Order: sequence, then C-alpha cells, then structure tokens
Amino acid sequence: MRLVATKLGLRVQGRTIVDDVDLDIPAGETFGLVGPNGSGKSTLLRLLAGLCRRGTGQVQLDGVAISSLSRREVARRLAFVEQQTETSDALTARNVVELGRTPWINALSPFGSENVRIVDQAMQAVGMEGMGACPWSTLSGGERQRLQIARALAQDPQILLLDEPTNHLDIHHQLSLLRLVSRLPMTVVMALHDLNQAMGCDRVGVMSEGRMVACGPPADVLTPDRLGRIFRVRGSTLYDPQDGATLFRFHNLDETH
Ligand SMILES: Nc1ncnc2c1ncn2[C@@H]1O[C@H](COP(=O)(O)OP(=O)(O)OP(=O)(O)O)[C@@H](O)[C@H]1O
Repeated sequence: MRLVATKLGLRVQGRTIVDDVDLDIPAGETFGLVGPNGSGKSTLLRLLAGLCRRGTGQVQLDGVAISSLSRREVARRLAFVEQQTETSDALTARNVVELGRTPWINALSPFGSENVRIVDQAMQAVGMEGMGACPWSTLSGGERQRLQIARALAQDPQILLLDEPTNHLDIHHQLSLLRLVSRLPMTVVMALHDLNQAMGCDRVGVMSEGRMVACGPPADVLTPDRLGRIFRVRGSTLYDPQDGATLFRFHNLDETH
C-alpha cells in the first residue's frame, strides 16, 4: 500500500515540532527515518498514523485520506508500534498479540481458528511462541518489544510503522527483526538510531529540527558532510568482504577537534 504525506506539520505551544514534511513511499518499500534526538521522528510517525489531532497536512493510504477513515478502517490498513506502549499487566503475552486481531473481529466474525493461526504465526515470527502464557508483568523489555511487533503483525496491515523497533533487543534479535522486516511484503516506515541498520533500508529520510532535510538511497543520503552537520560525527567506512557491505565506524566530532 502506498503511503503519501503532504505538508505534515505540528506546532505545540508556539514551537514547531514537525515542519512541512512531504513523503511518498511506494508499496513494499522499507523506509528508515533517522535523525538526532528530538528531531521529530516519533512525532512524524504519529502524524503518519493519523494520531495527532492538532497536526496539519494530509496522509493518504493508497489515495484515500486517512482522515476520512474510521479508526477501525485505519487499523485494518496500518499498524503502529510506538516506543512505549501501555498494556494492562493482567494480560498474558498471547493476549497482547491477540489484541492485533481486534479490527477484524465483530459479532459476525468472532475469534475463530483462522485468528488463532494468525496469532500463532505472528508469535513465531518474533520467536515468542513458547511464552504465550507468561504474564505481561513478568516479561523483559525486549520480550515486550517483540510481542508488540507480533501484535502489529497479527493486525495483518499493509503498512507498518515502527518507532525504534530494535532499541531493547539483544544483537541476535536485532538482526532477526531487521531480516524479518526486510522480508515483509508490506510498506514499512521505521525510526532508527543505528545508521548501520538504516543502511539496510531501501530509502532513508533524515530529520533535523522537525524538517526532512534529505531523502533517498542510504548511501546517497548518509554522506560524510551530512553525518558531520546533522549527527556531529565523522564516519569512517569499513568494507566487509564477506557480503560486500559497507559499514560505518563513528567518531565523535566534539572529541576529535
Ligand atoms: N506533545 C508535545 N508537547 C511538547 N513538545 C513535544 C510534544 N511531542 C514532542 N515534543 C517535542 O518535540 C521534539 C521532537 O520529539 P520526537 O519525540 O518526535 O523526536 P525524536 O526524533 O523521535 O527523538 P528521539 O530520537 O529522542 O526519540 C522534542 O523536543 C520533544 O520534546
């Protein structure tokens, strides 16, 4: 599903948080949002999800304005995993993933075997299939994060928005998640802090002070000049002969001057 945003903005108490952002993300693309702390990545994701009432501009999902859809209609098309998600401690791990099926369930199509299969599949996709009965309150940060991603997958969306999906994960699960995301047939927009992870996206958008200051293939966008100006680092590039990938090693500009 194609995701188009036109002139997205948010001002809070006279301060511009997101400023005039246009985006056009074709179906199936994995798009990485990068930028320093406070540059507006999470807020832009919330605007893309149609969650900021005071936001300006328009979001279209395959040509349909998100503002014209009910929350249920949006949830059938788009899933959003925020950084902090409130979930009742009384739920089990599996219950949380089952919540993803909410937009698809009604009196005429209650929770049947097809939904059980979809929930099983989503839990397997994040390696949580053995932990369904665990109470939410007993789970680690990384386990909770993987379950929230499973909940989003169970929602069966065509667009997936992820806010720093790897921030609580150990290195094995970070790599598993990134591989999973790159293989998903859906459109994905994810905020990332790790610029090496962003190099694996189809395209990257760089946020700085609320504006999207660059957008394009990662190698074109994450240039030495931009790393210096926006992220205040110098990046040396290293070559991995095993797969031909180029990796960054970063040096803090404040310390090298
Ligand atoms: N509702 C709000 N009211 C006031 N300020 C806000 C609000 N939402 C966000 N901000 C501010 O807007 C700026 C952008 O926040 P946002 O969370 O979008 O940035 P971010 O790029 O995701 O940051 P990080 O990398 O630290 O997660 C921050 O300075 C934040 O404090």
